[in-house]
Amino acid sequence: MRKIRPILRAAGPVPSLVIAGADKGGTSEAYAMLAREFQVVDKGQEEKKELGCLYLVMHGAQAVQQCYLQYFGQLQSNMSKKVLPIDATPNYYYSNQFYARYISPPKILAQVAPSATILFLLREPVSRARSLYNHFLISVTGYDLTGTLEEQLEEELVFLNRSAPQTLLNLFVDARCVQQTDCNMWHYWHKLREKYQETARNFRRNRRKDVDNKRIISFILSSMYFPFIYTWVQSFDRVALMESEYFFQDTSRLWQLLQIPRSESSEDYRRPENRALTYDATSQLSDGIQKRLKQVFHRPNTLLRKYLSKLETRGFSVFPSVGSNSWWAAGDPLLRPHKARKVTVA
Ligand SMILES: Nc1ncnc2c1ncn2[C@@H]1O[C@H](COP(=O)(O)OS(=O)(=O)O)[C@@H](OP(=O)(O)O)[C@H]1O
Repeated sequence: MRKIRPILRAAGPVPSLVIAGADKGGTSEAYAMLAREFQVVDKGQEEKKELGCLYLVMHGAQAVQQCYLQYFGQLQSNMSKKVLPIDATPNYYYSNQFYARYISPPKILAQVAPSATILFLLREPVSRARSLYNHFLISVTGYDLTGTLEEQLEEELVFLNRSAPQTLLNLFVDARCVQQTDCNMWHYWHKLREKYQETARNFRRNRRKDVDNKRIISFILSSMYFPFIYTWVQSFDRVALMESEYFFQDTSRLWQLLQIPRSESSEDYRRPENRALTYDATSQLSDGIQKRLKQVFHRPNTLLRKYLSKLETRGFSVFPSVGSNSWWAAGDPLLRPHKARKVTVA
């Protein structure tokens, strides 16, 4: 495993650790653990998990750097905790709204913080989709979420099965890229995303009138992790990846992954309050769609596994190892159809 400890202190007021994904992968808990242990922003600043500075990527590297200055500009002072500047914005890896096709955000971030360690907590795609849907339904505005999760996923599946998007999808999850280092998957992600927005909007407009200004979330495409991880690895050589389920089982594995020694108080952090104790009826999935989703994710998950084992041999931190018992391992026990959790009917 590549030595990422000590996580290099970045030269200048930029993050040393970026938690770039995945949203709903357990990133708040990871951040809470680290923020208990380290001084993560300037002392005068209120702790903030998601700095969002990379969302300024369209304005260039300088704008991103300038944004970090306000959080980390005074971080050098002698404080009791050790310093670890962190930006934990978990949809950096794909962002639905702030990025463009022609600029790769990791490339810009690498200009600003070349020695940063990038952490990914990757959750089994269908669980992630359900958690994300539930989260947006309850607490995020500005997105068009009318309909159940199953209806939204059906819509995305119809889109992905059409011939033109399928060609794009094949390029997006192109198996040859596992052996190459120069594929531009970022480009295809954006083409797909733009096409999906347009198609879904037209589809919904035929049924309702109030969709125009609202954004549409892609639940399936953004859970096809392989092309995104690939794009980040193109720009950073300090990348650590952990399967979320493995993290959930025992959160102290984070210290091992990042090769940071545990302190006595490492369990003493405040647990984030973003756990869905139940999902309501709109987030339940039928067996039929779960089977189809399993098929849709088969290829991207296989590519992810192949790619992760390649990264492992190159010395990247990958937990658990792809040979062991996990959804990104060959046995895939966690990819069996989901049993519906307890339902609270709204
Ligand atoms: N230790 C542990 N055990 C089990 N589950 C855990 C744990 N830590 C985080 N979680 C689950 O992770 C989901 C929240 O992920 P994030 O913090 O990344 O969400 S966010 O993107 O920042 O909003 C959220 O999932 P859902 O409850 O399914 O929505 C949390 O419950």
